[in-house]
Amino acid sequence: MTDATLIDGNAFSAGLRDRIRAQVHTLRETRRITPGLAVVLVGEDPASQVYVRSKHKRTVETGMESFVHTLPADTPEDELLTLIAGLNRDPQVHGILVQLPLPRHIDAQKVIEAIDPAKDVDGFHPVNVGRLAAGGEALVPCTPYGSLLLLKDRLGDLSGLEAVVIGRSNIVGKPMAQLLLQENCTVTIAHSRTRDLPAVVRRADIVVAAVGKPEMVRGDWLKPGCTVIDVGINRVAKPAPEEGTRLVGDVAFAEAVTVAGAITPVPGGVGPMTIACLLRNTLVACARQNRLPLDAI
Ligand SMILES: Nc1nc(=O)c2c([nH]1)NC[C@@H]1CN(c3ccc(C(=O)N[C@@H](CCC(=O)O)C(=O)O)cc3)C=[N+]21
Repeated sequence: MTDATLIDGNAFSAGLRDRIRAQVHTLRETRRITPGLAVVLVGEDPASQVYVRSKHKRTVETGMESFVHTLPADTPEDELLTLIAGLNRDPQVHGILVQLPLPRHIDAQKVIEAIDPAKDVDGFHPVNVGRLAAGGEALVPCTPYGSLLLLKDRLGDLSGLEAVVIGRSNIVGKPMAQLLLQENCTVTIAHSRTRDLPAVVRRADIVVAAVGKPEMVRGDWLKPGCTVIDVGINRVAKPAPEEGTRLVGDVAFAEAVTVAGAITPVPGGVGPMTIACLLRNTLVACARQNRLPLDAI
């Protein structure tokens, strides 16, 4: 059998960013409005710094305003809440993202709930979680939304397909399941207590792996021809005698590629889609805040 098709998240996200850039341009020319994204980073986690830099770069490239707030690791919670209150009021800021994880002395849920739901471009506020579940005008979490765009591009109509989401986080697993349900998939959410996970995964036409365990999903768990979305980004040591680290997903790629019909690589799969969808959410939030219609993007 031939190897799986690689789902190119770099290429797809570049196209999405082009469409967003064109709409940002139109907004500026016709309405004198520039969408603005505020990103708040607390502490010096090197991985978070890399993500925040690349979000800033992509935001500016798309013609939007980027406001990056870097706070020391020992910032008191109330100071962070005061900053968010200011961003909520700032008419130049249409989207607010507080980079997670936060230092332990800060209650992340309290911080998420302090963000104006209309500016919550991560889609983590309970109002947006509820609207997604009930089918309203939600801002949808970026990684699941980006994953869904890749699935629809590959498969078209998802109705009736068996989807297994591995992982039940608020950030990926739960919203991913909601989106697949909205697309009329038969959805199973599997997790650490699931009995006989390989047997559950073997039923799936669509497998979304979002557990954070390097190469956990093996090739022989997959139904031949299925579509695999690998959300994991795990930095692991290279095999000896090589030195340094490499990125691997939650799926054993070399095995899976011989069984699946299509699969996202890591890197170059879901990761770049996450950032493109963040820009999309910022544009959507800006349009809604200004009561402007938006072409489908
Ligand atoms: N409030 C909040 N919202 C987030 O969306 C959020 C967050 N906190 N905390 C951290 C995670 C992680 N995240 C990624 C975004 C892009 C890539 C990405 O573009 N990855 C590339 C490059 C990876 C690399 O080379 O390091 C790829 O997969 O090809 C990865 C990870 C967003 N996060």
